[in-house]
Amino acid sequence: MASPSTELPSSLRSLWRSLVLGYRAEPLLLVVGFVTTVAAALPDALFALGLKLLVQAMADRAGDTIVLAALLLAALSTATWLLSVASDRTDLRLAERTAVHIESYVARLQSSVPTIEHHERAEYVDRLALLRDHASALSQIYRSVFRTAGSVVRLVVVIGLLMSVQPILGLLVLFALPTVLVSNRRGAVEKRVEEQGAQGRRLARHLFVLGATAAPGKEIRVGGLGERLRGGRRAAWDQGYLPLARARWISFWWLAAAWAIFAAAFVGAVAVVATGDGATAGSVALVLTAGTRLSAYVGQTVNEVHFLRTIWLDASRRMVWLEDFAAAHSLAADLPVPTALTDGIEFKDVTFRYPGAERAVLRNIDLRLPAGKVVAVVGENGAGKSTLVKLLCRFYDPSSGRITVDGADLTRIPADGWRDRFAGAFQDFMRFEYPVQHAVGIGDRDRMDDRAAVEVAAGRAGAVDIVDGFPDGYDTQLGVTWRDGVEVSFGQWQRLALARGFMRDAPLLLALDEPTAAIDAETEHALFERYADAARAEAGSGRITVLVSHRFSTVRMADLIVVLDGAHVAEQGTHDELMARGGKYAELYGIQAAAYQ
Ligand SMILES: Nc1ncnc2c1ncn2[C@@H]1O[C@H](COP(=O)(O)OP(=O)(O)OP(=O)(O)O)[C@@H](O)[C@H]1O
Repeated sequence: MASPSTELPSSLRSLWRSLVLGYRAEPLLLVVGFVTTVAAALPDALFALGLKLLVQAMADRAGDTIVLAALLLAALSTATWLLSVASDRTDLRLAERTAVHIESYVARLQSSVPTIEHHERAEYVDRLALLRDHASALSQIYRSVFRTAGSVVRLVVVIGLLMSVQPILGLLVLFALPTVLVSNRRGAVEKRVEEQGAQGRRLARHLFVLGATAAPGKEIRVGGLGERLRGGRRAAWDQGYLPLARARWISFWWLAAAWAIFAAAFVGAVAVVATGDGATAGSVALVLTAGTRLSAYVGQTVNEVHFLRTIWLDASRRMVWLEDFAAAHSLAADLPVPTALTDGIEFKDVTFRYPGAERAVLRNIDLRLPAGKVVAVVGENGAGKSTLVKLLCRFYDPSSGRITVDGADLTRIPADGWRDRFAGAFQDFMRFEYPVQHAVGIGDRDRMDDRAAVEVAAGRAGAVDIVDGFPDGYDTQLGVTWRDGVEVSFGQWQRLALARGFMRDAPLLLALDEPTAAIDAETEHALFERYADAARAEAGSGRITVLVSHRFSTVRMADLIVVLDGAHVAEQGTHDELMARGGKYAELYGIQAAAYQ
Protein backbone atom coordinates (compact mmCIF):
# COMPACT_ATOMS: atom_id res chain seq x y z
CA MET A 1 0.00 0.00 0.00
CA ALA A 2 1.27 3.46 -0.85
CA SER A 3 2.23 5.22 2.32
CA PRO A 4 0.90 8.77 2.35
CA SER A 5 3.35 11.56 2.96
CA THR A 6 3.28 13.19 6.39
CA GLU A 7 4.15 16.51 4.65
CA LEU A 8 1.29 18.88 3.93
CA PRO A 9 0.65 19.38 0.20
CA SER A 10 1.55 22.63 -1.57
CA SER A 11 -0.55 25.75 -0.99
CA LEU A 12 -1.33 26.23 -4.66
CA ARG A 13 -2.63 22.72 -5.17
CA SER A 14 -4.67 22.95 -1.98
CA LEU A 15 -6.12 26.30 -3.00
CA TRP A 16 -7.11 24.90 -6.37
CA ARG A 17 -8.76 21.83 -4.78
CA SER A 18 -10.73 24.03 -2.38
CA LEU A 19 -11.91 26.25 -5.22
CA VAL A 20 -13.01 23.19 -7.21
CA LEU A 21 -14.86 21.89 -4.14
CA GLY A 22 -16.60 25.24 -3.67
CA TYR A 23 -17.47 25.47 -7.36
CA ARG A 24 -19.03 22.00 -7.29
CA ALA A 25 -21.08 22.90 -4.23
CA GLU A 26 -22.22 26.41 -5.20
CA PRO A 27 -21.13 27.41 -8.74
CA LEU A 28 -23.36 30.48 -9.10
CA LEU A 29 -22.64 31.97 -5.68
CA LEU A 30 -18.92 31.42 -6.20
CA VAL A 31 -18.86 33.30 -9.51
CA VAL A 32 -21.13 36.14 -8.32
CA GLY A 33 -19.11 36.46 -5.10
CA PHE A 34 -15.86 36.74 -7.03
CA VAL A 35 -17.15 39.26 -9.58
CA THR A 36 -18.83 41.57 -7.03
CA THR A 37 -15.89 41.51 -4.59
CA VAL A 38 -13.34 42.32 -7.28
CA ALA A 39 -15.64 44.86 -8.97
CA ALA A 40 -16.11 46.71 -5.64
CA ALA A 41 -12.36 47.30 -5.57
CA LEU A 42 -12.32 49.45 -8.73
CA PRO A 43 -14.51 52.45 -7.76
CA ASP A 44 -12.92 52.41 -4.30
CA ALA A 45 -9.40 52.69 -5.71
CA LEU A 46 -10.44 55.32 -8.28
CA PHE A 47 -11.66 57.62 -5.50
CA ALA A 48 -8.22 59.30 -5.38
CA LEU A 49 -8.59 60.24 -9.05
CA GLY A 50 -12.02 61.80 -8.47
CA LEU A 51 -10.63 63.78 -5.57
CA LYS A 52 -7.73 65.02 -7.69
CA LEU A 53 -10.18 66.25 -10.36
CA LEU A 54 -12.34 68.00 -7.77
CA VAL A 55 -9.46 69.71 -5.96
CA GLN A 56 -7.89 70.82 -9.25
CA ALA A 57 -11.23 72.12 -10.57
CA MET A 58 -11.74 74.07 -7.34
CA ALA A 59 -8.24 75.49 -7.56
CA ASP A 60 -8.93 76.48 -11.18
CA ARG A 61 -12.43 77.73 -10.23
CA ALA A 62 -13.87 75.63 -13.12
CA GLY A 63 -17.56 75.46 -12.11
CA ASP A 64 -18.72 72.75 -14.57
CA THR A 65 -15.80 70.47 -13.83
CA ILE A 66 -16.42 70.90 -10.11
CA VAL A 67 -19.97 69.61 -10.56
CA LEU A 68 -18.81 66.74 -12.78
CA ALA A 69 -16.01 65.77 -10.38
CA ALA A 70 -18.38 65.93 -7.40
CA LEU A 71 -20.89 63.72 -9.24
CA LEU A 72 -18.10 61.31 -10.18
CA LEU A 73 -17.04 61.08 -6.52
CA ALA A 74 -20.64 60.46 -5.46
CA ALA A 75 -21.03 57.78 -8.14
CA LEU A 76 -17.76 56.09 -7.11
CA SER A 77 -18.77 56.09 -3.44
CA THR A 78 -22.23 54.73 -4.20
CA ALA A 79 -20.86 52.03 -6.50
CA THR A 80 -18.31 51.01 -3.85
CA TRP A 81 -21.00 50.82 -1.22
CA LEU A 82 -23.51 48.92 -3.37
CA LEU A 83 -20.98 46.42 -4.66
CA SER A 84 -19.52 45.93 -1.17
CA VAL A 85 -22.95 45.17 0.26
CA ALA A 86 -23.73 42.79 -2.62
CA SER A 87 -20.37 41.01 -2.30
CA ASP A 88 -20.65 40.79 1.51
CA ARG A 89 -24.07 39.19 1.31
CA THR A 90 -23.05 36.82 -1.46
CA ASP A 91 -19.80 35.82 0.26
CA LEU A 92 -21.65 35.23 3.53
CA ARG A 93 -24.25 33.06 1.84
CA LEU A 94 -21.51 31.21 -0.02
CA ALA A 95 -19.64 30.60 3.26
CA GLU A 96 -22.78 29.32 5.01
CA ARG A 97 -23.71 26.93 2.25
CA THR A 98 -20.23 25.61 1.56
CA ALA A 99 -19.56 25.17 5.33
CA VAL A 100 -22.12 22.37 5.55
CA HIS A 101 -20.77 20.84 2.38
CA ILE A 102 -17.13 20.97 3.52
CA GLU A 103 -17.88 19.64 6.99
CA SER A 104 -19.64 16.60 5.65
CA TYR A 105 -16.93 16.17 3.01
CA VAL A 106 -14.21 16.13 5.71
CA ALA A 107 -16.26 13.72 7.84
CA ARG A 108 -16.76 11.48 4.80
CA LEU A 109 -13.04 11.56 4.03
CA GLN A 110 -12.17 10.60 7.59
CA SER A 111 -14.57 7.71 7.67
CA SER A 112 -13.57 6.53 4.21
CA VAL A 113 -10.10 5.62 5.48
CA PRO A 114 -10.51 1.88 6.06
CA THR A 115 -8.13 1.66 8.99
CA ILE A 116 -8.31 3.73 12.19
CA GLU A 117 -4.57 4.48 12.31
CA HIS A 118 -5.16 8.19 11.65
CA HIS A 119 -7.28 8.38 14.82
CA GLU A 120 -4.42 7.08 16.95
CA ARG A 121 -1.08 8.42 15.70
CA ALA A 122 -0.27 11.57 17.62
CA GLU A 123 0.94 13.54 14.56
CA TYR A 124 -2.19 12.66 12.58
CA VAL A 125 -4.54 13.29 15.49
CA ASP A 126 -3.09 16.78 16.01
CA ARG A 127 -3.38 17.49 12.31
CA LEU A 128 -6.96 16.26 12.18
CA ALA A 129 -7.86 18.13 15.38
CA LEU A 130 -6.86 21.40 13.73
CA LEU A 131 -8.75 20.45 10.57
CA ARG A 132 -11.85 19.52 12.59
CA ASP A 133 -11.69 22.86 14.44
CA HIS A 134 -11.39 24.76 11.17
CA ALA A 135 -13.50 22.56 8.87
CA SER A 136 -16.55 24.80 8.86
CA ALA A 137 -14.35 27.91 8.85
CA LEU A 138 -12.64 26.58 5.74
CA SER A 139 -15.64 27.89 3.81
CA GLN A 140 -14.25 31.39 4.51
CA ILE A 141 -11.43 30.66 2.12
CA TYR A 142 -13.52 31.85 -0.83
CA ARG A 143 -14.23 35.21 0.73
CA SER A 144 -10.58 35.51 1.65
CA VAL A 145 -9.40 34.68 -1.88
CA PHE A 146 -11.86 37.16 -3.45
CA ARG A 147 -10.83 39.88 -1.03
CA THR A 148 -7.18 39.21 -1.72
CA ALA A 149 -7.88 39.54 -5.44
CA GLY A 150 -9.80 42.78 -4.74
CA SER A 151 -6.90 44.11 -2.68
CA VAL A 152 -4.48 43.37 -5.50
CA VAL A 153 -6.74 45.26 -7.97
CA ARG A 154 -6.83 48.23 -5.58
CA LEU A 155 -3.05 48.15 -5.24
CA VAL A 156 -2.48 48.07 -9.00
CA VAL A 157 -4.87 51.00 -9.56
CA VAL A 158 -3.38 53.27 -6.86
CA ILE A 159 0.18 52.50 -7.94
CA GLY A 160 -0.86 53.46 -11.51
CA LEU A 161 -2.38 56.72 -10.20
CA LEU A 162 0.74 57.57 -8.19
CA MET A 163 2.97 56.89 -11.21
CA SER A 164 0.77 59.19 -13.33
CA VAL A 165 2.01 62.06 -11.11
CA GLN A 166 5.66 61.01 -11.11
CA PRO A 167 6.82 57.56 -12.27
CA ILE A 168 9.27 57.36 -9.39
CA LEU A 169 6.34 57.36 -6.93
CA GLY A 170 5.69 53.80 -8.05
CA LEU A 171 8.74 52.90 -5.94
CA LEU A 172 6.70 53.73 -2.86
CA VAL A 173 5.31 50.24 -3.03
CA LEU A 174 8.84 48.84 -2.60
CA PHE A 175 8.95 50.39 0.87
CA ALA A 176 5.87 48.36 1.71
CA LEU A 177 7.67 45.12 0.83
CA PRO A 178 9.20 44.64 4.32
CA THR A 179 5.67 44.48 5.74
CA VAL A 180 4.79 41.78 3.21
CA LEU A 181 7.95 39.81 3.95
CA VAL A 182 7.48 40.03 7.71
CA SER A 183 3.83 38.99 7.42
CA ASN A 184 4.73 36.07 5.25
CA ARG A 185 7.39 34.90 7.62
CA ARG A 186 5.31 35.39 10.75
CA GLY A 187 2.51 33.32 9.21
CA ALA A 188 4.81 30.35 8.69
CA VAL A 189 6.47 30.69 12.11
CA GLU A 190 3.18 31.07 14.00
CA LYS A 191 1.70 28.09 12.20
CA ARG A 192 4.68 25.91 13.09
CA VAL A 193 4.52 26.96 16.73
CA GLU A 194 0.75 26.37 16.72
CA GLU A 195 1.17 22.83 15.43
CA GLN A 196 3.92 22.14 17.99
CA GLY A 197 1.58 23.21 20.77
CA ALA A 198 -1.43 21.24 19.45
CA GLN A 199 -0.77 18.33 21.80
CA GLY A 200 -0.73 20.62 24.85
CA ARG A 201 -3.98 22.29 23.82
CA ARG A 202 -5.60 18.91 23.16
CA LEU A 203 -4.49 17.71 26.58
CA ALA A 204 -5.87 20.87 28.20
CA ARG A 205 -9.22 20.30 26.47
CA HIS A 206 -9.21 16.63 27.47
CA LEU A 207 -8.53 17.47 31.12
CA PHE A 208 -11.27 20.09 31.03
CA VAL A 209 -13.78 17.55 29.68
CA LEU A 210 -12.62 15.05 32.33
CA GLY A 211 -13.25 17.58 35.06
CA ALA A 212 -16.54 18.81 33.67
CA THR A 213 -18.41 15.63 32.72
CA ALA A 214 -20.42 13.31 34.88
CA ALA A 215 -18.93 9.91 34.05
CA PRO A 216 -15.34 10.52 35.24
CA GLY A 217 -16.66 12.80 38.02
CA LYS A 218 -17.14 9.89 40.45
CA GLU A 219 -13.56 8.66 40.29
CA ILE A 220 -12.18 12.19 40.35
CA ARG A 221 -14.07 13.02 43.52
CA VAL A 222 -13.30 9.72 45.24
CA GLY A 223 -9.62 10.05 44.36
CA GLY A 224 -9.53 13.76 45.29
CA LEU A 225 -8.00 14.43 41.90
CA GLY A 226 -9.72 17.76 41.23
CA GLU A 227 -6.79 20.01 42.18
CA ARG A 228 -4.31 17.84 40.33
CA LEU A 229 -6.52 17.94 37.24
CA ARG A 230 -6.77 21.73 37.39
CA GLY A 231 -3.00 22.05 37.79
CA GLY A 232 -2.41 19.64 34.91
CA ARG A 233 -4.79 21.55 32.72
CA ARG A 234 -3.11 24.85 33.53
CA ALA A 235 0.31 23.37 32.73
CA ALA A 236 -0.95 21.82 29.48
CA TRP A 237 -2.58 25.11 28.52
CA ASP A 238 0.67 27.00 29.16
CA GLN A 239 2.59 24.44 27.17
CA GLY A 240 0.14 24.81 24.28
CA TYR A 241 -0.34 28.59 24.31
CA LEU A 242 2.67 30.36 25.81
CA PRO A 243 5.03 29.63 22.89
CA LEU A 244 2.32 30.86 20.50
CA ALA A 245 1.78 34.08 22.48
CA ARG A 246 5.56 34.65 22.50
CA ALA A 247 5.79 34.07 18.75
CA ARG A 248 2.95 36.55 18.18
CA TRP A 249 4.63 39.25 20.26
CA ILE A 250 7.88 38.86 18.39
CA SER A 251 6.14 39.11 15.01
CA PHE A 252 4.23 42.18 16.22
CA TRP A 253 7.51 44.08 16.83
CA TRP A 254 8.91 43.04 13.49
CA LEU A 255 5.77 44.25 11.77
CA ALA A 256 5.82 47.58 13.60
CA ALA A 257 9.41 48.17 12.40
CA ALA A 258 8.45 47.31 8.82
CA TRP A 259 5.55 49.80 8.88
CA ALA A 260 7.84 52.53 10.21
CA ILE A 261 9.96 52.15 7.05
CA PHE A 262 6.91 52.65 4.84
CA ALA A 263 5.70 55.64 6.86
CA ALA A 264 9.06 57.40 6.43
CA ALA A 265 9.02 56.83 2.64
CA PHE A 266 5.45 58.15 2.35
CA VAL A 267 6.22 61.38 4.21
CA GLY A 268 9.26 61.86 1.91
CA ALA A 269 7.14 61.29 -1.22
CA VAL A 270 4.52 63.89 -0.19
CA ALA A 271 7.28 66.40 0.55
CA VAL A 272 8.93 65.82 -2.86
CA VAL A 273 5.65 66.28 -4.79
CA ALA A 274 4.49 69.30 -2.78
CA THR A 275 7.79 71.18 -3.12
CA GLY A 276 8.70 70.09 -6.68
CA ASP A 277 8.42 72.16 -9.87
CA GLY A 278 4.95 72.18 -11.38
CA ALA A 279 3.25 70.95 -8.24
CA THR A 280 -0.52 71.35 -8.55
CA ALA A 281 -3.21 71.21 -5.92
CA GLY A 282 -4.72 68.25 -7.74
CA SER A 283 -1.51 66.20 -7.87
CA VAL A 284 -0.74 66.86 -4.18
CA ALA A 285 -4.31 65.79 -3.31
CA LEU A 286 -3.90 62.65 -5.41
CA VAL A 287 -0.57 61.69 -3.82
CA LEU A 288 -1.95 62.31 -0.34
CA THR A 289 -5.11 60.26 -1.00
CA ALA A 290 -3.52 57.52 -3.10
CA GLY A 291 -0.51 57.26 -0.75
CA THR A 292 -2.74 56.94 2.31
CA ARG A 293 -4.85 54.39 0.47
CA LEU A 294 -1.71 52.57 -0.68
CA SER A 295 -0.73 52.00 2.94
CA ALA A 296 -4.29 50.91 3.79
CA TYR A 297 -4.41 48.59 0.78
CA VAL A 298 -1.01 47.09 1.52
CA GLY A 299 -2.21 46.55 5.10
CA GLN A 300 -5.43 44.92 3.86
CA THR A 301 -3.58 42.75 1.35
CA VAL A 302 -1.03 41.71 3.96
CA ASN A 303 -3.80 40.89 6.45
CA GLU A 304 -5.84 38.99 3.90
CA VAL A 305 -2.79 37.04 2.76
CA HIS A 306 -1.85 36.38 6.40
CA PHE A 307 -5.29 34.96 7.23
CA LEU A 308 -5.40 33.15 3.94
CA ARG A 309 -2.06 31.51 4.61
CA THR A 310 -2.37 30.79 8.32
CA ILE A 311 -5.99 29.76 8.64
CA TRP A 312 -7.88 29.13 5.45
CA LEU A 313 -5.04 27.87 3.30
CA ASP A 314 -3.63 25.88 6.18
CA ALA A 315 -6.99 24.18 6.73
CA SER A 316 -7.22 23.64 3.00
CA ARG A 317 -3.80 21.94 2.96
CA ARG A 318 -4.88 19.67 5.79
CA MET A 319 -8.03 18.77 3.89
CA VAL A 320 -6.06 17.92 0.74
CA TRP A 321 -3.61 15.93 2.87
CA LEU A 322 -6.60 13.97 4.20
CA GLU A 323 -7.84 13.46 0.62
CA ASP A 324 -4.43 12.03 -0.31
CA PHE A 325 -4.37 9.92 2.85
CA ALA A 326 -7.82 8.48 2.12
CA ALA A 327 -6.92 7.89 -1.55
CA ALA A 328 -3.65 6.14 -0.66
CA HIS A 329 -5.52 3.81 1.66
CA SER A 330 -8.16 2.78 -0.81
CA LEU A 331 -6.00 2.19 -3.89
CA ALA A 332 -5.48 -1.52 -3.50
CA ALA A 333 -9.13 -2.58 -3.16
CA ASP A 334 -9.54 -4.35 -6.50
CA LEU A 335 -11.14 -7.68 -5.50
CA PRO A 336 -14.86 -8.40 -5.03
CA VAL A 337 -16.36 -8.78 -1.58
CA PRO A 338 -17.08 -12.48 -0.94
CA THR A 339 -20.71 -13.52 -0.57
CA ALA A 340 -19.87 -16.82 1.14
CA LEU A 341 -16.80 -18.48 2.62
CA THR A 342 -15.68 -21.89 1.44
CA ASP A 343 -12.20 -22.26 2.86
CA GLY A 344 -11.82 -19.70 5.61
CA ILE A 345 -9.66 -16.84 6.85
CA GLU A 346 -5.95 -17.33 7.18
CA PHE A 347 -3.24 -15.36 9.01
CA LYS A 348 0.05 -15.91 7.20
CA ASP A 349 3.10 -14.93 9.18
CA VAL A 350 1.27 -11.86 10.50
CA THR A 351 3.14 -9.42 12.71
CA PHE A 352 1.40 -6.33 14.03
CA ARG A 353 2.57 -3.25 15.89
CA TYR A 354 0.23 -0.43 16.82
CA PRO A 355 1.00 2.81 14.98
CA GLY A 356 4.04 4.46 16.50
CA ALA A 357 4.67 1.54 18.92
CA GLU A 358 7.95 -0.38 19.03
CA ARG A 359 6.61 -3.62 20.46
CA ALA A 360 4.82 -6.17 18.30
CA VAL A 361 1.45 -7.14 19.84
CA LEU A 362 1.20 -10.13 17.50
CA ARG A 363 4.32 -11.77 16.06
CA ASN A 364 4.59 -14.23 13.16
CA ILE A 365 1.05 -15.50 13.58
CA ASP A 366 0.07 -18.45 11.37
CA LEU A 367 -3.52 -19.32 11.95
CA ARG A 368 -6.45 -20.71 9.98
CA LEU A 369 -10.03 -19.91 10.94
CA PRO A 370 -11.99 -22.57 9.03
CA ALA A 371 -15.19 -21.59 7.22
CA GLY A 372 -18.39 -22.49 9.08
CA LYS A 373 -16.66 -22.98 12.45
CA VAL A 374 -16.84 -21.37 15.88
CA VAL A 375 -13.41 -20.20 17.00
CA ALA A 376 -12.67 -19.06 20.55
CA VAL A 377 -9.67 -16.86 21.32
CA VAL A 378 -8.31 -16.94 24.85
CA GLY A 379 -5.29 -15.53 26.60
CA GLU A 380 -4.34 -13.32 29.51
CA ASN A 381 -5.04 -9.58 29.62
CA GLY A 382 -3.08 -7.81 26.92
CA ALA A 383 -2.34 -11.04 25.03
CA GLY A 384 -3.66 -9.53 21.78
CA LYS A 385 -7.13 -11.08 21.50
CA SER A 386 -8.96 -7.84 20.68
CA THR A 387 -6.15 -6.87 18.33
CA LEU A 388 -6.69 -10.09 16.40
CA VAL A 389 -10.38 -9.20 16.02
CA LYS A 390 -9.49 -5.64 14.94
CA LEU A 391 -7.24 -7.03 12.21
CA LEU A 392 -10.10 -9.27 11.05
CA CYS A 393 -12.34 -6.18 10.82
CA ARG A 394 -9.53 -4.36 9.01
CA PHE A 395 -9.36 -1.53 11.48
CA TYR A 396 -5.63 -1.98 10.99
CA ASP A 397 -3.51 -3.71 8.39
CA PRO A 398 -0.75 -6.11 9.47
CA SER A 399 2.71 -4.55 9.81
CA SER A 400 3.97 -7.56 7.87
CA GLY A 401 2.49 -10.82 6.62
CA ARG A 402 -0.98 -11.24 5.12
CA ILE A 403 -4.53 -12.06 6.07
CA THR A 404 -6.44 -13.91 3.34
CA VAL A 405 -10.15 -14.55 2.92
CA ASP A 406 -10.66 -17.69 0.85
CA GLY A 407 -7.18 -17.04 -0.52
CA ALA A 408 -7.80 -13.35 -1.39
CA ASP A 409 -5.68 -10.75 0.36
CA LEU A 410 -7.92 -8.83 2.80
CA THR A 411 -6.23 -5.52 1.92
CA ARG A 412 -7.45 -5.97 -1.67
CA ILE A 413 -11.10 -6.36 -0.65
CA PRO A 414 -12.97 -3.02 -0.21
CA ALA A 415 -13.06 -2.42 3.55
CA ASP A 416 -16.63 -1.06 3.52
CA GLY A 417 -17.95 -4.08 1.65
CA TRP A 418 -16.07 -6.46 3.94
CA ARG A 419 -17.48 -4.78 7.02
CA ASP A 420 -20.99 -5.09 5.57
CA ARG A 421 -20.44 -8.85 5.92
CA PHE A 422 -19.47 -8.42 9.54
CA ALA A 423 -21.63 -8.59 12.65
CA GLY A 424 -20.70 -8.57 16.28
CA ALA A 425 -19.83 -6.44 19.25
CA PHE A 426 -16.74 -5.13 20.97
CA GLN A 427 -15.84 -4.75 24.60
CA ASP A 428 -15.32 -0.99 24.15
CA PHE A 429 -18.78 -0.47 22.71
CA MET A 430 -20.34 2.93 22.10
CA ARG A 431 -23.28 4.27 24.09
CA PHE A 432 -25.44 5.78 21.41
CA GLU A 433 -27.88 8.09 23.16
CA TYR A 434 -30.66 7.62 20.62
CA PRO A 435 -34.13 6.12 20.93
CA VAL A 436 -33.77 2.34 21.39
CA GLN A 437 -34.98 1.69 17.83
CA HIS A 438 -32.00 3.56 16.40
CA ALA A 439 -29.47 2.69 19.11
CA VAL A 440 -29.95 -0.92 18.02
CA GLY A 441 -31.02 -0.37 14.41
CA ILE A 442 -27.82 1.41 13.31
CA GLY A 443 -26.17 -2.00 13.42
CA ASP A 444 -27.62 -2.38 9.92
CA ARG A 445 -28.02 1.13 8.48
CA ASP A 446 -30.44 0.07 5.71
CA ARG A 447 -32.85 -1.39 8.26
CA MET A 448 -32.44 1.25 10.93
CA ASP A 449 -36.19 1.98 11.02
CA ASP A 450 -37.28 -1.62 10.61
CA ARG A 451 -39.01 -2.43 13.92
CA ALA A 452 -39.29 -6.15 13.20
CA ALA A 453 -35.55 -6.42 12.45
CA VAL A 454 -34.69 -4.56 15.67
CA GLU A 455 -36.96 -6.87 17.67
CA VAL A 456 -35.23 -9.92 16.18
CA ALA A 457 -31.81 -8.46 17.05
CA ALA A 458 -32.94 -7.73 20.62
CA GLY A 459 -34.13 -11.32 20.85
CA ARG A 460 -30.76 -12.64 19.66
CA ALA A 461 -28.99 -10.57 22.32
CA GLY A 462 -31.42 -11.53 25.07
CA ALA A 463 -32.32 -7.84 25.41
CA VAL A 464 -36.12 -8.05 25.02
CA ASP A 465 -36.76 -7.82 28.76
CA ILE A 466 -34.59 -4.74 29.01
CA VAL A 467 -36.46 -2.97 26.19
CA ASP A 468 -39.82 -4.01 27.62
CA GLY A 469 -38.76 -2.46 30.92
CA PHE A 470 -38.24 0.99 29.33
CA PRO A 471 -41.25 3.37 29.54
CA ASP A 472 -41.77 3.66 25.77
CA GLY A 473 -40.26 0.35 24.69
CA TYR A 474 -38.38 0.76 21.41
CA ASP A 475 -39.25 4.46 21.26
CA THR A 476 -37.58 5.21 24.59
CA GLN A 477 -34.91 7.91 24.43
CA LEU A 478 -31.67 6.67 26.03
CA GLY A 479 -29.56 8.97 28.22
CA VAL A 480 -30.87 11.23 31.00
CA THR A 481 -29.45 14.41 29.52
CA TRP A 482 -32.09 14.28 26.74
CA ARG A 483 -35.76 15.18 27.10
CA ASP A 484 -37.66 12.17 28.52
CA GLY A 485 -34.41 10.20 28.37
CA VAL A 486 -33.89 7.26 30.70
CA GLU A 487 -30.86 6.26 32.76
CA VAL A 488 -29.26 3.10 31.37
CA SER A 489 -27.05 0.82 33.44
CA PHE A 490 -23.70 -0.47 32.15
CA GLY A 491 -25.07 -3.99 31.72
CA GLN A 492 -28.09 -2.64 29.82
CA TRP A 493 -25.86 -0.61 27.51
CA GLN A 494 -23.80 -3.69 26.90
CA ARG A 495 -26.84 -5.79 26.04
CA LEU A 496 -28.13 -3.09 23.65
CA ALA A 497 -24.68 -2.97 22.00
CA LEU A 498 -24.88 -6.72 21.60
CA ALA A 499 -28.32 -6.39 19.99
CA ARG A 500 -26.88 -3.77 17.63
CA GLY A 501 -24.16 -6.23 16.73
CA PHE A 502 -26.82 -8.78 15.80
CA MET A 503 -28.77 -6.59 13.39
CA ARG A 504 -27.27 -8.23 10.31
CA ASP A 505 -28.98 -11.48 9.42
CA ALA A 506 -26.35 -13.40 7.49
CA PRO A 507 -22.85 -12.16 8.27
CA LEU A 508 -19.77 -14.02 7.09
CA LEU A 509 -17.86 -13.05 10.18
CA LEU A 510 -19.51 -12.81 13.59
CA ALA A 511 -17.05 -11.54 16.18
CA LEU A 512 -17.95 -11.25 19.83
CA ASP A 513 -15.08 -9.59 21.66
CA GLU A 514 -16.08 -9.94 25.28
CA PRO A 515 -19.36 -8.10 24.74
CA THR A 516 -20.85 -9.91 27.71
CA ALA A 517 -18.31 -9.13 30.43
CA ALA A 518 -20.98 -7.44 32.54
CA ILE A 519 -23.29 -10.43 32.24
CA ASP A 520 -23.07 -13.36 34.61
CA ALA A 521 -21.16 -16.45 33.47
CA GLU A 522 -24.22 -18.63 33.17
CA THR A 523 -26.15 -16.24 30.96
CA GLU A 524 -23.06 -15.65 28.83
CA HIS A 525 -22.64 -19.37 28.39
CA ALA A 526 -26.27 -19.79 27.35
CA LEU A 527 -26.05 -16.88 24.91
CA PHE A 528 -22.83 -18.08 23.30
CA GLU A 529 -24.16 -21.58 23.01
CA ARG A 530 -27.15 -20.19 21.14
CA TYR A 531 -24.87 -18.31 18.71
CA ALA A 532 -22.71 -21.38 18.18
CA ASP A 533 -25.77 -23.49 17.41
CA ALA A 534 -27.07 -20.83 15.00
CA ALA A 535 -23.67 -20.66 13.32
CA ARG A 536 -23.52 -24.41 12.86
CA ALA A 537 -27.09 -24.47 11.52
CA GLU A 538 -26.10 -21.89 8.89
CA ALA A 539 -22.76 -23.44 8.07
CA GLY A 540 -23.68 -23.30 4.36
CA SER A 541 -22.59 -19.64 4.08
CA GLY A 542 -19.29 -20.55 5.71
CA ARG A 543 -19.83 -18.01 8.51
CA ILE A 544 -17.00 -17.90 10.99
CA THR A 545 -17.88 -17.05 14.56
CA VAL A 546 -15.06 -15.67 16.69
CA LEU A 547 -15.59 -15.56 20.45
CA VAL A 548 -13.27 -13.76 22.81
CA SER A 549 -13.88 -14.55 26.42
CA HIS A 550 -12.05 -15.06 29.69
CA ARG A 551 -14.63 -17.62 30.79
CA PHE A 552 -13.46 -21.10 29.95
CA SER A 553 -16.88 -22.53 30.65
CA THR A 554 -18.06 -20.56 27.61
CA VAL A 555 -15.04 -21.21 25.47
CA ARG A 556 -14.98 -24.97 25.72
CA MET A 557 -17.82 -25.57 23.28
CA ALA A 558 -15.94 -23.88 20.36
CA ASP A 559 -14.79 -25.97 17.39
CA LEU A 560 -11.34 -24.46 17.65
CA ILE A 561 -9.70 -22.76 20.60
CA VAL A 562 -6.73 -20.45 19.97
CA VAL A 563 -4.53 -19.62 22.93
CA LEU A 564 -2.53 -16.39 22.60
CA ASP A 565 0.50 -15.89 24.77
CA GLY A 566 3.47 -13.54 24.44
CA ALA A 567 2.35 -12.24 21.02
CA HIS A 568 2.29 -15.80 19.64
CA VAL A 569 -0.27 -18.51 19.14
CA ALA A 570 0.80 -20.76 22.00
CA GLU A 571 -1.67 -23.57 21.29
CA GLN A 572 -4.70 -24.37 19.22
CA GLY A 573 -7.18 -27.24 19.05
CA THR A 574 -10.46 -28.41 20.54
CA HIS A 575 -11.11 -28.34 24.28
CA ASP A 576 -10.39 -32.03 24.60
CA GLU A 577 -7.20 -31.84 22.56
CA LEU A 578 -5.88 -28.92 24.57
CA MET A 579 -6.77 -30.52 27.88
CA ALA A 580 -5.03 -33.71 26.85
CA ARG A 581 -1.97 -31.69 25.92
CA GLY A 582 -1.66 -30.31 29.45
CA GLY A 583 -0.25 -26.94 28.34
CA LYS A 584 -1.22 -23.30 28.92
CA TYR A 585 -4.93 -23.86 28.20
CA ALA A 586 -5.18 -26.78 30.56
CA GLU A 587 -3.40 -24.75 33.23
CA LEU A 588 -5.73 -21.72 32.86
CA TYR A 589 -8.80 -23.95 32.65
CA GLY A 590 -7.73 -25.76 35.80
CA ILE A 591 -7.28 -22.49 37.71
CA GLN A 592 -10.75 -21.26 36.75
CA ALA A 593 -12.46 -24.59 37.38
CA ALA A 594 -10.87 -24.73 40.85
CA ALA A 595 -12.11 -21.21 41.60
CA TYR A 596 -15.69 -22.26 40.81
CA GLN A 597 -15.57 -25.42 42.96
N1 LIG B 1 -4.71 1.40 20.12
C1 LIG B 1 -3.62 0.88 20.70
N2 LIG B 1 -2.43 1.50 20.58
C2 LIG B 1 -1.33 0.98 21.14
N3 LIG B 1 -1.31 -0.18 21.84
C3 LIG B 1 -2.47 -0.82 21.98
C4 LIG B 1 -3.69 -0.34 21.43
N4 LIG B 1 -4.68 -1.20 21.73
C5 LIG B 1 -4.10 -2.19 22.44
N5 LIG B 1 -2.78 -1.96 22.60
C6 LIG B 1 -1.84 -2.83 23.29
O1 LIG B 1 -1.82 -4.08 22.62
C7 LIG B 1 -1.72 -5.13 23.56
C8 LIG B 1 -2.82 -6.14 23.28
O2 LIG B 1 -4.06 -5.51 23.53
P1 LIG B 1 -5.44 -6.25 23.27
O3 LIG B 1 -6.53 -5.31 23.60
O4 LIG B 1 -5.44 -6.88 21.94
O5 LIG B 1 -5.36 -7.39 24.36
P2 LIG B 1 -6.48 -8.39 24.86
O6 LIG B 1 -5.88 -9.76 24.82
O7 LIG B 1 -7.75 -8.20 24.11
O8 LIG B 1 -6.64 -7.91 26.36
P3 LIG B 1 -7.90 -7.93 27.35
O9 LIG B 1 -8.14 -9.37 27.71
O10 LIG B 1 -7.44 -7.14 28.51
O11 LIG B 1 -9.05 -7.32 26.63
C9 LIG B 1 -1.79 -4.51 24.94
O12 LIG B 1 -0.47 -4.44 25.43
C10 LIG B 1 -2.30 -3.11 24.68
O13 LIG B 1 -1.73 -2.22 25.57
